[in-house]
Amino acid sequence: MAIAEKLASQQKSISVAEFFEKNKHLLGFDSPTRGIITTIKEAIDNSLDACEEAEVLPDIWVSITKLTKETIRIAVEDNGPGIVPDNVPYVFGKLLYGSRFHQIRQSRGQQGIGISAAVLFAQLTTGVPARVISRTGADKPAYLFDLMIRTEKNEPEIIRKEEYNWDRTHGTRIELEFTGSLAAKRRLIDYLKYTAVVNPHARIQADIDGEWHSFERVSDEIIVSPQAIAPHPYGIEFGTLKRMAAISKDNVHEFLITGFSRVGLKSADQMLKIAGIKGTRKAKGLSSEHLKTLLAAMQEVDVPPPPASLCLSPITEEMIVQGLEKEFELDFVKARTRKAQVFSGHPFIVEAAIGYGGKLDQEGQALLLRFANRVPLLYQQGACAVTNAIAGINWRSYNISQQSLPIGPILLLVHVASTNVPFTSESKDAIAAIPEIEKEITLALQDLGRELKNFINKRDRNKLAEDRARAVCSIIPDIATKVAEIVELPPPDISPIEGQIMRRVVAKKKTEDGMVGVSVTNYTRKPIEVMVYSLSEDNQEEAVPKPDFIDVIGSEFNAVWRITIEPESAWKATYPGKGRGTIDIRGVDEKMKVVVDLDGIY
Ligand SMILES: Nc1ncnc2c1ncn2[C@@H]1O[C@H](COP(=O)(O)OP(=O)(O)OP(=O)(O)O)[C@@H](O)[C@H]1O
Repeated sequence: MAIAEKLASQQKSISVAEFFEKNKHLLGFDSPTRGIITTIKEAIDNSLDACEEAEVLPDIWVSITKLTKETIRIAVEDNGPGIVPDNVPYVFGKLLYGSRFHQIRQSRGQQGIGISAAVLFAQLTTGVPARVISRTGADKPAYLFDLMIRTEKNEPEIIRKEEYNWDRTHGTRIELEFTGSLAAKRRLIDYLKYTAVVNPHARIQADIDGEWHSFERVSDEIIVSPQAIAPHPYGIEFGTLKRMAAISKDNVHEFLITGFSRVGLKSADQMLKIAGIKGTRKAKGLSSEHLKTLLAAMQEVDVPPPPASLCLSPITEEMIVQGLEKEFELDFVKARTRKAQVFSGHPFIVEAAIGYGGKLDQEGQALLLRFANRVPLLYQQGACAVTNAIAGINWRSYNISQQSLPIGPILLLVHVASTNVPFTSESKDAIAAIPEIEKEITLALQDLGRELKNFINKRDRNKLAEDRARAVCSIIPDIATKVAEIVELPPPDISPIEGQIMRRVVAKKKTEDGMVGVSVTNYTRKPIEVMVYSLSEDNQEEAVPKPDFIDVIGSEFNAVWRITIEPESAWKATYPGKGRGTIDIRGVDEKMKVVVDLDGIY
């Protein structure tokens, strides 16, 4: 047989499921350990996307159970809008099936592969079908499905479908069984923690083989899903233009205005004039030559950038700071949200934050948190535009040591939000080196680097002043005792003097004739807020009376008072010294030191 005929007998189409079964590393399922993280990531991404689309605050529950030495069951459940029963088999049992691929807007999922690839990976390792429970509303029944993928056809196979008595009124639950281990538990917990940082509106609770991890939401503000926009004339490619024109019913003038974002009457006129095409012609009838001329003309006319405020959803500076403060204890944290920019017609926004000090590792390399469309990127750090940009900054000019990446107790967060994040591969691990994106990352971090430098300088100056003050204070008691001896008087109370020198807050308690007096003096230069916690042991009203000039935050017996004390002045309260209890005084700002000259019991 001639070789061509022999080859012809072997040539046949390959289903996408077969392709990815063989090339699972392309989707982030290279090893069982990584496969488990990728599965959870895909399921949580979908849950967060779906909750945003339904405008509900996400409540996500993750469970990982070790069934045997080698098998693990993963379940992810959400309170999203649910999936209509007819579509459930396709969502989970067919690769390249999804709602986001054709939309130009920021979303975590893009390709319609993620969760079905996890189903494929599970059936490949254990052969156990995926179990899905979903419900779309209180007036609709929930359905339970057991599903597999017919790999050679890339079609779902329904093993079981039945109504299910579910206490949730809406939401989706997916359960998958894998062969694998929990070796990457630490990385998994990090993934959940980082997801919580950039999704401050989400509550994520996880039971990792009996170990409970809870990530509370810090914001009750529902994130509204960004809106889809039309393609921008600057990013469009010839094939797409041809496809759009072929299905258009409009004339070319209307086609340009309705089909593309930011093209108005005037810019459409200009484009047609440059291309030498009459606006009244039907777009559908344009030849390939005409379309090529039109495409070139579209690039020449000034068109404003795509409407980023509609299609992108940045986290915002305030929310990034809150998210970081909740999950990391830091001495300094600042965030920047840059203005929207465009690369190849796709709008994008870079957000960045720097955290410093606290419990961060003092010695090692900076902790790098990379995010794309609010999803943490955990792998391929070295191949990412974010890492490139960070390594390209001269951190020494901000008094930070550097060995390619900065060194020291420093955390760098970078979030790239775009309608089309340019990932280096389908596994969505790293952002490609797009110069426009790298430039924005650099500018955001340089700006924050300057703020960090100011903070470190100020902290060092304060430390020097405090060391000096402490040295002076250490000799004051001796001086006071000596002077008292000389003038033959009792040694004076030196705590106010100490307070003045140290520029601190001093709290004191004194007892006179059965009365208890508490005073807090602010020797700093700024107004300060302090919390006074008064705990009564026997719940007698007299034990903890409420001074009427301050607001009681807690109950009357176990009261918490929040008070503001102006600079160089004092807050005082006197109580009848009956009953037993404790008084504890702390600065509202946890870093503010309150010197408590108080034995605490009255
Ligand atoms: N928990 C869920 N609730 C509601 N809809 C869901 C849920 N999970 C998936 N879907 C729907 O199923 C589709 C396919 O999901 P899948 O994870 O395969 O792809 P994707 O998220 O669109 O893209 P990617 O491959 O980039 O993850 C989604 O586009 C969405 O419409």
